Amino acid sequence: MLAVHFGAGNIGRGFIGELLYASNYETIFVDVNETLIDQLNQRQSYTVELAGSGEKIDVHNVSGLNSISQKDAVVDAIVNADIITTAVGPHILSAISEIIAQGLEKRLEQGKSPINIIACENMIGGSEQLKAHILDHINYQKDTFEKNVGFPNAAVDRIVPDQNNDDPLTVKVEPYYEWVVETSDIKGEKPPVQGIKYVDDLTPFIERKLFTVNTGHAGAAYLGRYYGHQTIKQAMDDPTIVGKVRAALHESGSVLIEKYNFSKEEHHEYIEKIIERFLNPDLSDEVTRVGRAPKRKLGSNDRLIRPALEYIEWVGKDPENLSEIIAAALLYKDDNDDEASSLHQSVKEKGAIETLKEVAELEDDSRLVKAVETRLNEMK
Ligand SMILES: NC(=O)c1ccc[n+]([C@@H]2O[C@H](COP(=O)([O-])OP(=O)(O)OC[C@H]3O[C@@H](n4cnc5c(N)ncnc54)[C@H](O)[C@@H]3O)[C@@H](O)[C@H]2O)c1
Ligand SMILES: O=P(O)(O)OC[C@@H](O)[C@@H](O)[C@H](O)[C@H](O)CO
Repeated sequence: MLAVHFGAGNIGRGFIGELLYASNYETIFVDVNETLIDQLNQRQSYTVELAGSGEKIDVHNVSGLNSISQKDAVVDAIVNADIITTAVGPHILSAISEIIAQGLEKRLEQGKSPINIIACENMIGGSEQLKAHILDHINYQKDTFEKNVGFPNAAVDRIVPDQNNDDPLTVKVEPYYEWVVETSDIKGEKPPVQGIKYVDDLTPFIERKLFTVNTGHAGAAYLGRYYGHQTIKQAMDDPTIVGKVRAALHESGSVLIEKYNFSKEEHHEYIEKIIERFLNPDLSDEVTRVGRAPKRKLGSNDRLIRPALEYIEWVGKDPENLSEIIAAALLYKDDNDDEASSLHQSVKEKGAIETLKEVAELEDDSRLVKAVETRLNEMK
């Protein structure tokens, strides 16, 4: 079986690639990073190392293609693929959509069997969004496309920090992982990937993951930066920060428990397990990786604003801790991150509150805007 995976980065090699190999797929990684592509082609294997135990898993049957300079080969790979996956980042989905559309059209013309495309990105409705971008480039009969190409949404969870190894392909990951895929939009057979948990409705799973793991992570990163820490572990070792992150997760958690009828006890255990994962002494994860792209993270449907708004709606109180994390996100600086630089520039020119309203699409009279303003006044 052949898998075409877009994005040979941390989660691509450290999670998706490992499970595809374990499930007997040959994987072609499509990327733009020439070093990674050359190394994959020369060695056709790489190593995943589990933090803590040091266990090494060798992943074989891999190769690389460049999505810009090897377009024809990427199209052919898509024609012959049994599954397509992505882990490129939400902002890159539109950039890879045209080439995927070309490959899919060629498949449809040749009458190939149905295929599923799974976007493994930290966002709600990632595969659906990729589908919308791809449809912009599809000229072939839309009904044939609909019948033969599935875009099941997914939630993926494994902490894979930026790597600092001598070997550019080796990737050190936490042992924990979860990959949940929604069955409703699958075309043909469910892809036989070991480790995927198939569910009828992804909503509770993606919201639980994004509004706990990623909300807490963002809290550790933005408060961590505000209090002068370098890594997530250092931030979470700071009693002030861990207390605020836990309290924020109880805010987002109270909505999740209510909305999805989760057991309170189990959800509180889930929160504690996640805090433990952030404190993993065997992983070094920079606050700049976890805090990357702060404008995306301040989006209306993302890990901070959405749970804060829902807390106001469901609980009827100000989300004090989520508001403080949002305030810290507005004060976040990283000159090496384009979104962070543009956010900082906007805060300098228009002020933090105007910037928040614009980035998070909030109205002047929003209760959340007022709550964040109160926290900002305390923090400056
Ligand atoms: N790292 C994690 O802990 C983790 C966990 C769960 C989900 N995710 C999600 O996975 C996605 C990728 O994150 P990551 O941490 O692996 O990032 P990353 O930067 O390590 O990997 C992204 C890869 O995409 C490649 N890329 C960029 N533009 C491309 C293009 N036009 N065509 C093909 N490849 C291109 C980059 O060169 C890079 O190798 C994100 O959506 C992230 O939220 C990450
Ligand atoms: O990938 P992002 O930028 O959406 O978020 C940064 C981290 O929170 C994220 O990559 C986590 O490590 C991951 O979601 C854990 O499963």
